[in-house]
Amino acid sequence: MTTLSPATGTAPAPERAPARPVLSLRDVRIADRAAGREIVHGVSFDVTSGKTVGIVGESGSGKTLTCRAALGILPAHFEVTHGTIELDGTDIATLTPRGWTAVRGSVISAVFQDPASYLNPSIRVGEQIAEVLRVKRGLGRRAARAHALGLLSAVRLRDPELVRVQYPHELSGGMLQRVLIAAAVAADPRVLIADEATTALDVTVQAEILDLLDDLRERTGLGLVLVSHDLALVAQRCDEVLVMRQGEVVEQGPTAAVLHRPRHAYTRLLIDEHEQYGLERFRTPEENA
Ligand SMILES: Nc1ncnc2c1ncn2[C@@H]1O[C@H](COP(=O)(O)OP(=O)(O)OP(=O)(O)O)[C@@H](O)[C@H]1O
Repeated sequence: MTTLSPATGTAPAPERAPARPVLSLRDVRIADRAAGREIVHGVSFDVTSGKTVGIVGESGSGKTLTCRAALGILPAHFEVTHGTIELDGTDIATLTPRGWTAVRGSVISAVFQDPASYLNPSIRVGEQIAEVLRVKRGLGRRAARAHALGLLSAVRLRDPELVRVQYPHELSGGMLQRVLIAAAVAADPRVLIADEATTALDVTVQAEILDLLDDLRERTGLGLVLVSHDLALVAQRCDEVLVMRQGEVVEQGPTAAVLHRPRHAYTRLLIDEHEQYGLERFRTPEENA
């Protein structure tokens, strides 16, 4: 029987088909050709608009290589040897260098740890963002400058007029990461990878930056991939989580399910470690019940 929507008295819209993922990995394997060995042994996940997927795991588990594969920036002797990666429906294996130039920044973008190393130390930060806008969105000089200022204020830098004429060395780590986020979202990407982007920041600044990413996600429908070794961070922010260890995804699913019914000993170990300093703080009340 068709139920009526109480607000309008009309039949409700048919249930929507699931949104097409903005990023989709299927059984992706990555090998180090120089060493002649496989490093990542089959990763699959989907990121849809407005959702956050977390990848958690110990150092060297393959989190960054997985992200770099999606961005088409694997280190020289690494290659995807199996599986598919799709960006907004396009198989990245079909992308030419020119195709990648069009896609990077405007479909997929990323921020990493150590933001200073991604900025030119001798160019004012506002100019660097304006440059992204000129190249990626074809804006003229004046429009790019104005838009850069808007982006600096959108990432909640307190005095964007001042920040835009400053050089990277004049900004704190948290401010630099905000500048990097402004540059990363300048061309309106569909998906943003934040790979340990807040690891080097103190806890308060870390939370502010993650709130900022959440806010962007909610306002713009950005899909997010949060890479972290910090399970508490992932528990708090992500809809779905992948737990990686030595190149394997040992556990994957909705965050609450993974936290409450961990099936793998390694996930249980991560949870136990965090419980020592209060993972329950990050669980919603019903999850704690
Ligand atoms: N450029 C590189 N050259 C040689 N080996 C590399 C390179 N990048 C990664 N590796 C190796 O590949 C494996 C996976 O590395 P990856 O950086 O993906 O791990 P990760 O889970 O992101 O770790 P971390 O949390 O420390 O960043 C590791 O054994 C690492 O040593």
